[in-house]
Amino acid sequence: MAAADSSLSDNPRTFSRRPSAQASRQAKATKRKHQASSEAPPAKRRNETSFLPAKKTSVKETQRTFKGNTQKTFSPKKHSVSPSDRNQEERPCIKTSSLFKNNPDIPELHRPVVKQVQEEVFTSAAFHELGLHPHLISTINTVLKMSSMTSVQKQSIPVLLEGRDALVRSQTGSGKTLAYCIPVVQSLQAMKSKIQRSDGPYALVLVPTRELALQSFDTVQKLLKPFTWIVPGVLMGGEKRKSEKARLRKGINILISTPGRLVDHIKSTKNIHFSRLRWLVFDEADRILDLGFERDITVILNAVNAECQKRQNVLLSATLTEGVTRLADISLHDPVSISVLDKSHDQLNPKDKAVREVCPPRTGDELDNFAIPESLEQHVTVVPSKLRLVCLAAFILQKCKFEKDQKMVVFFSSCELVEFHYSLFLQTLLSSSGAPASGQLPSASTRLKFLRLHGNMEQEERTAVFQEFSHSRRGVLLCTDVAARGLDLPQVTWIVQYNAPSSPAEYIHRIGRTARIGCHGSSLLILAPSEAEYVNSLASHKINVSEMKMEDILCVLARDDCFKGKRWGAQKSHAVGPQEIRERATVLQTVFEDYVHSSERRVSWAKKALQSFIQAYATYPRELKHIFHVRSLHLGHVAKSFGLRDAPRNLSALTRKKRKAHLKRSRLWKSAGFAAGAQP
Ligand SMILES: Nc1ncnc2c1ncn2[C@@H]1O[C@H](COP(=O)(O)OP(=O)(O)OP(=O)(O)O)[C@@H](O)[C@H]1O
Repeated sequence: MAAADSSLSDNPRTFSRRPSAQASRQAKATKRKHQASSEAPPAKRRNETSFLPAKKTSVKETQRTFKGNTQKTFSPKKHSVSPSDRNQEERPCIKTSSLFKNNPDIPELHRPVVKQVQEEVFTSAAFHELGLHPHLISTINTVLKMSSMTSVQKQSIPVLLEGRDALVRSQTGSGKTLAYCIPVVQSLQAMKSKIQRSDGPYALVLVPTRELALQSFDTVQKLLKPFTWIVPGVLMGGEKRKSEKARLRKGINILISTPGRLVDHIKSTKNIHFSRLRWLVFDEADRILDLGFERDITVILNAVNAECQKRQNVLLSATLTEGVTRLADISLHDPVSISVLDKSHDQLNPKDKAVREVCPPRTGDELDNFAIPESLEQHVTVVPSKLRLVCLAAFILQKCKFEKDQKMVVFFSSCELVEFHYSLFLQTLLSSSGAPASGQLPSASTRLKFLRLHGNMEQEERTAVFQEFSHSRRGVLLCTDVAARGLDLPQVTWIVQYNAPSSPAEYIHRIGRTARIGCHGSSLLILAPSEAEYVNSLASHKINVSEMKMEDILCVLARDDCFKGKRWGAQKSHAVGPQEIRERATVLQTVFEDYVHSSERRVSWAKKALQSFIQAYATYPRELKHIFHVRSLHLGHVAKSFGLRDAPRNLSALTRKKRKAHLKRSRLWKSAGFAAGAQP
């Protein structure tokens, strides 16, 4: 790594008014090497108003591929400027060329318009129609402040109160938690011999993440307010085993747990038994399998089955996939399949609104099409790799600085990427206390608030962040898929997917963190030109996205004069044209580059983040490899989106090594009987 660093300037103020000898040599060399870039898409468009240069350049920047053979070489750019030095004299020297030239064309999105599957969220039916205990009804009405049922609740609660097993599928944010919690509480409070704490679990709820465990626990706790003799409890990784053991010893009647931690206790805690279990609930059931929990689930089912045969089993998810039906086969007995129908189906079959059928009724095609909240507006933007970081920052500024009360969740593909962008944005987009530090934008808004959530954080901090963002009216949460499932974060207005998800199901769950329970929300998926075909892949699952132009996102820079270039000094912001926007985008990119290049340590930090991005990129499943393949990445361009001025030299070798290790791990997982892609 050290050798590669030598090509990267450590001086944040490296500044070149004339093209260096090296740069002009580079230009000549690259001119000779002009070839079709692997990022270049088949269909292209040229937009007059585009910020990308209208004239097609014949000069190709060099690219190192991950095959290890250098196809082209990439010239270091030496025209950066620190924002603190951004005085009128220096500004003209900011070159926009590095950012806006030699990018692959943005392909025309041939977006097939598909009819999305839709569900009615609310019904007019009231909870008191269900014959629940009056105290339970009043708790729902007064503590939870709910009066009418959602569609999934109206369909599921009576079925579960009848004592049937069920497989429940309804869109994100439609109230599935209460659809199982209400019947569980109703049935347990009604038990003839009153439940004792020391009886141990009567209900076991398995969820894939710790935050979801806490959230479900909170709901159960509220419902149990009038039934104080029933004790809920949560077990999850990251908590102290000893105190969990003590709580198990005292007794937990409704036990909510992540699978891994429960297996730990099954193996090591004497006081855990399931002889009185009446309910087994798998929330986000498909994800539990995705995460490679299959082995854990087997241990749990064996432990439960050994002690109790007769119980109700419930599986829930917004995305009913083959994984769920496989789990259904082993854990459900004669289940009712509940699905909230789409409107067109309702019209054809008005009497049949609630589908109650015996599993397995579905075809593969049906399983692949997921309902999306009607009030969720989905967007996609195609952005050349070099401009990704600037574009993300501009979008965050646009929404969270210039608009009121915006709450945004940004998804990344790894913990390292979350950490990198979190620290970078904190240090560059935020001015914390008056005088900006080197690399900070002085006019950065106090309205901006960044938080981050990922699996490498200490549990205490994870919980604090989750609570803080939940209760906050605004802010930007940078996270991994740890926040994609089940989390009910109120009033989230925007979901941004900076790295595309690895499956349509994950896409659905990520965007499902907004537009919950009939609220309005929007999402933005950021794709590179070589990834534009992903839009078709989404369409094949009946997911419709509309295009947002990159130019429209970057336009926000016109509103912030700290990005102003010299030539435009006297010009009013509202008159800012495309050239000035390009210049401002370059100022912003320069801020990032200056920060990253202000020390060796930061450069190597950015390289690690880049490496993590490439590793994650290499793990897209086979069916998406034609869209997301490391070979189609332009390393030099991608490096820019990490604030690096140059493509690290020995990254490809390192990455090859890591990929080999990953493949080896995959093979091991497969031979251990896990589905492809199931490894954590
Ligand atoms: N009948 C209701 N009336 C009003 N609000 C409700 C009702 N039922 C649930 N909610 C609220 O709707 C929100 C979403 O519910 P919940 O988290 O259970 O959705 P979900 O279907 O499990 O979503 P996901 O698939 O993302 O896990 C919660 O804030 C919940 O309090």
